[in-house]
Amino acid sequence: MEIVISNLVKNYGQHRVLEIEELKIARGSFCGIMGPNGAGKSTLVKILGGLDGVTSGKIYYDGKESSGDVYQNMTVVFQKPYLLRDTVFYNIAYPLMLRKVAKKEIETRVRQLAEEMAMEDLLYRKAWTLSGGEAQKVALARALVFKPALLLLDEPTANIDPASMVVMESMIKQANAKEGTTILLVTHHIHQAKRLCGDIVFMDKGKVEEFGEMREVIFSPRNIKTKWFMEGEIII
Ligand SMILES: Nc1ncnc2c1ncn2[C@@H]1O[C@H](COP(=O)(O)OP(=O)(O)OP(=O)(O)O)[C@@H](O)[C@H]1O
Repeated sequence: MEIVISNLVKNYGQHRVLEIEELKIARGSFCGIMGPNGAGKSTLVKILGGLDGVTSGKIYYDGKESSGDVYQNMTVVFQKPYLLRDTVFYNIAYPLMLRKVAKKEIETRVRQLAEEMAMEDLLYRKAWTLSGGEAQKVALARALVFKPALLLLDEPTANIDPASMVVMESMIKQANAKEGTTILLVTHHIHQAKRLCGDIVFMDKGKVEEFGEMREVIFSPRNIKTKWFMEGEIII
């Protein structure tokens, strides 16, 4: 799904937290959103996901303004996921149930995804008994199961152990490469951005300071000067 942001402003009371004149995310891209605490990354993700409103400005998804149809085709995964008070199976199946997918097909898709994500043993656990990392895996499975056109990820692997991180990153990568899902990933980890992202939006104080191919952003004069991506000098 292509996203075009035009003259977006978001204020919380007197506080302006976002001001983005123009930003275009191409369909099928895998774009990292990086920048200091309080830069407005999560606010942007919430607005794009329809979970918060704008003060002014427009967002176009594949050329259309937001509508029920558009929101049906996207999903947001947060660092602290909100799971339904039911089993893990039910949580993962839920988006398919909403979309009236046949019961048998739901069963097949949930089991297959659980197997790919090495979480079959969690399927009949109650969601509220899961650890933080397990809950994040379930939230990602619930997002991937309906093959969204747009996947918004806000630090989705923050509490994840290294083995699960490999699985989750590979699933996310696969959604982008095989299904053509457009992905926006908020991350503080340059190593993760390097593994996954083609482009980076670098935000600061509510504005997009840089946008482009990952290497260009990391090695931009501004970021070298501020040593923002110092870690990047080692790994690239
Ligand atoms: N509901 C709210 N009411 C008032 N201010 C808010 C609200 N949500 C966020 N803010 C403010 O908006 C600014 C941007 O917050 P946001 O969470 O988008 O930043 P972020 O870049 O995601 O930060 P972090 O890296 O710490 O997660 C911050 O100054 C924050 O305090």
